[in-house]
Amino acid sequence: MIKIKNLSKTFSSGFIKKEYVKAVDNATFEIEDGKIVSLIGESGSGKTTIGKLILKLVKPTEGEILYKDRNIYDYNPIEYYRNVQGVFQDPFASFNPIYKIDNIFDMLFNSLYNEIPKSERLGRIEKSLKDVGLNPKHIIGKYPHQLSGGQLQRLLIARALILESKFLVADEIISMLDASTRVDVLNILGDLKYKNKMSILFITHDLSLGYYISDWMLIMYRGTIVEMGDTKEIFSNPLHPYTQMLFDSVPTLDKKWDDSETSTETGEEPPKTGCKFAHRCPFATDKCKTYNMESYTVNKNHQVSCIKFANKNN
Ligand SMILES: Nc1ncnc2c1ncn2[C@@H]1O[C@H](COP(=O)(O)OP(=O)(O)OP(=O)(O)O)[C@@H](O)[C@H]1O
Repeated sequence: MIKIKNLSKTFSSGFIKKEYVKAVDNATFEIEDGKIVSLIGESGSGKTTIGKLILKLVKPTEGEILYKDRNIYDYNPIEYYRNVQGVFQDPFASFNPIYKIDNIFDMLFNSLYNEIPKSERLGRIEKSLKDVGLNPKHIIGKYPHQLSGGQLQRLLIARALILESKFLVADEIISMLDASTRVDVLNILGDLKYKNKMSILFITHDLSLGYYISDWMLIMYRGTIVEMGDTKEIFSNPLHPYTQMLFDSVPTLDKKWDDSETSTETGEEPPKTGCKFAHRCPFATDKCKTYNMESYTVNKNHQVSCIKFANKNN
């Protein structure tokens, strides 16, 4: 459904002394129909930028994104946004507070499905609200500030259902919700996959959420996808030293912090050439200084960008 090919995005800032950040660096991956793919990495690794690139909120510096085998910039905006929608971390910031929910949905129809007559709109809104576990009577006629974060997040998902979207970018959508509401919203995503055959890019920094919901995983470090594969395969056999570090750093219920615990983030800039993770990697060797982070196939369900795996199956 979505194909990302050699995608890069460099941001520049500053007037006199320009600074450049390569937020996404040569990413290549696919999201198949009806699959949930989680994109996992620490803060600043480029996850949101990938989501924004897919949603055409920022333009690629290099590479391309195909939706149904057509470059996303070849679609007109109405056609594209009927099919591809996004839900973001802060549901309060996603709604205009001066409009009631029904006005907000009406404006959505006006901009993306104007041909649907007013008489049919309410029925479509009510069905979508029920599909995300909301009672239309408790929602219609309310302002966004009269609803909880969990209700607003469900409303944003309902938006995609109203449009009958086929692809959803879900960017940290449950990080502001309490634990039980989180599971409810995750289960709604699972339902969308099964009942509506929706494909979802689920962006998170939390490995356990990625495991719970996704079929496939992308692990991102400083703009590069360092490992990807079937979720169960990655969990049973994480290969990249960064992925292994992520697994080791998940706090568990039976573990308490003690003073032997230290942060693995050194704050140092990564090396200018070679592997970006080398300065944090316990296995780094001289060869890592010249490695260009190409991806190696471990098996059909697993790829890794680490020189340790060069020539193993290639
Ligand atoms: N508009 C922008 N202008 C300049 N730099 C930007 C811009 N947007 C993002 N960046 C930089 O790009 C890098 C990746 O940012 P991004 O928001 O994609 O990371 P992230 O993995 O989603 O982080 P988080 O989990 O904290 O949201 C960061 O270094 C960020 O500072």
